[in-house]
Amino acid sequence: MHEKGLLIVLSGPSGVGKGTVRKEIFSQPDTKFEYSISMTTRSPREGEVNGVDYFFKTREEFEQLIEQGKLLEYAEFVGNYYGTPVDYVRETLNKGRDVFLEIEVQGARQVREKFPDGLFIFLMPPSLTELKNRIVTRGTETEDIINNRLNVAKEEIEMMHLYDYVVENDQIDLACERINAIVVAEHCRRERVEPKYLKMLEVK
Ligand SMILES: Nc1ncnc2c1ncn2[C@@H]1O[C@H](COP(=O)(O)OP(=O)(O)OP(=O)(O)O)[C@@H](O)[C@H]1O
Ligand SMILES: Nc1nc2c(ncn2[C@@H]2O[C@H](COP(=O)(O)O)[C@@H](O)[C@H]2O)c(=O)[nH]1
Repeated sequence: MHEKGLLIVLSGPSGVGKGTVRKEIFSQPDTKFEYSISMTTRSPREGEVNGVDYFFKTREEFEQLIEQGKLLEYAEFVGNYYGTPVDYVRETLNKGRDVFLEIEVQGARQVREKFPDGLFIFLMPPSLTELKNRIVTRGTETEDIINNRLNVAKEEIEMMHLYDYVVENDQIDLACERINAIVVAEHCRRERVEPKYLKMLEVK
């Protein structure tokens, strides 16, 4: 029987770079986490692939998933539903694998209630000006939606105290290194590896 894996939750305001950082972490060959692909009612952006970026659903399909208890958490974010498939998360954790969720703040709060031992990381932009610059430069949303997302962003940033760690995404590679280091440190702390090393000091 494997030990249960660690549930890692990455949140942060829209445009901070969660997706970019997550993709960079998962492009590294030594990454051992499993990414949980979310469900959403949002329309695919150019280049997004069903079953890779998201499982794209109609509102009716999504509401059925809610009724059937198939979601670990879900939230309505700027007009669309987003949610995490519960079976995938539980099965993967039970195999002893770490699962990585990239979700917004309301969903992260629900996960915290169900998985108080999860590892909750909040990604911060260097400034609000830079946040706006990133979401505008991405060019995937209309001006109205960008403004809505930026308004929600301020409320989300106020919630950062609910997280175990706050990581600044000033540079993508540094943000990835910080997140990887946090996960390694949390594994050591939780598995209490130090007794193994302290044994080296025991006098024979
Ligand atoms: N460290 C960084 N420095 C400069 N630009 C960045 C950095 N990280 C991400 N970006 C850019 O910022 C934009 C937003 O990034 P991304 O889509 O990953 O954000 P997100 O947090 O996943 O947003 P959303 O929550 O809206 O999905 C992208 O154009 C990305 O290339
Ligand atoms: N509560 C959840 N939030 C999720 C999930 N998957 C993604 N997200 C977050 O939604 C916003 C908007 O995403 P976008 O792709 O439309 O830009 C962003 O903060 C995502 O992290 C989920 O399963 N549950």
